[in-house]
Amino acid sequence: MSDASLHQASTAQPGEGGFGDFFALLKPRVMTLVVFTALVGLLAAPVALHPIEALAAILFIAVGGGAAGALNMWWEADIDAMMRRTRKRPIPAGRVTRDEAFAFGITLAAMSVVMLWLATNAVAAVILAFTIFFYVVIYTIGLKRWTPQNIVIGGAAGAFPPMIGWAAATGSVSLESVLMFALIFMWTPPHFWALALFMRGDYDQAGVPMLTVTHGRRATRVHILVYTVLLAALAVGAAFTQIGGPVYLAVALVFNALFLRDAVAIWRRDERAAEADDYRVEKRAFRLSLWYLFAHFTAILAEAALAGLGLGGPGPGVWS
Ligand code: HEM
Ligand SMILES: CC(C)=CCC/C(C)=C/CC/C(C)=C/COP(=O)(O)OP(=O)(O)O
Repeated sequence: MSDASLHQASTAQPGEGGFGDFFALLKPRVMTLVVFTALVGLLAAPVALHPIEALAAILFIAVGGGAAGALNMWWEADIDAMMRRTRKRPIPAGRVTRDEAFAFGITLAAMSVVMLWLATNAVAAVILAFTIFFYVVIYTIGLKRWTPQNIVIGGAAGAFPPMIGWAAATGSVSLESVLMFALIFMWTPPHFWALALFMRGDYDQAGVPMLTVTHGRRATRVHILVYTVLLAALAVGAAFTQIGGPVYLAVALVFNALFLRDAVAIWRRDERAAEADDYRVEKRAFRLSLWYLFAHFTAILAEAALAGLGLGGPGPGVWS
């Protein structure tokens, strides 16, 4: 689609969008990992919810996350229209109006919080509400267009879901859920900056002050390495806490070694070499980041299951 036709198409008429367009507003692919980490938080908690309650909790967390995605797209329609990766989204493509996206997002957001409260408890609902607020108001509206620290601070939004899951089961916040939060918080910058490197001019064109734009691509490569080292220390160190154990340790050692290998490779490359092989290493690191988080949270779940069976796992009493 040419820029001219895209601009023309962006004047959508209300009621044009179909089910698929509204579903796309929920950012379903990104939300899979959000929902998975919330599920692990919920299942790893020492209090078992009734399966129907657990299902409801996960559904409402997913709806809340999706609502936040829709509100993000409502606010960012102008940026999305300028970037190759995002210009086919429902609003810039002219299939959903901004007003529709706002109404859809705000309704789902309110509904998800109220329903999570009714299905579980106030603590979980308040953290969900805060997470939506953080992603939409603090990150999307407040930080993203103004500071290259947007990802580092804004990443906190994506780190809350396991805490919501844990709170849904226990009604409280605990060291375990804070550790899960910390893991995602430290993981987000390398996850995103790897992508920013191979998206090349996208953020430049849209005027978004990502690190690649404000401090350059070499600085971004250094930042990826520094954050990956910090992440590895945290992730491996967590093996010796309540969420860890031997299974988790094995997974953490393997995935952190792989992620560090990629971070070092990214750091060593100059732009010409990266461009020559179409950012193969950066793309590999981004894909690995998704498996990395999935593997760590699967291991946390495995440790909780083993502890439940009395076979080891979390808790200094068993593991140390
Ligand atoms: C501020 C924090 C974050 C930023 C800026 C960010 C950015 C991005 C971007 C731009 C993409 C490409 C998505 C697309 O084009 O649709 C992506 C992909 C993805 N992100 Fe993140 N991300 C963040 C945090 C997270 C978190 C916390 C999770 C999950 C726990 C996550 C999970 C994913 C997944 C699963 C994909 C792959 C989606 C696909 O298959 O295309 N991200 N991320
Ligand atoms: C439960 C709940 C409310 C969860 C929210 C989870 C959350 C904040 C995930 C963040 C992941 C995400 C879509 C980042 C995209 O950044 P971006 O919006 O800058 O990316 P874009 O350029 O693709 O729009």
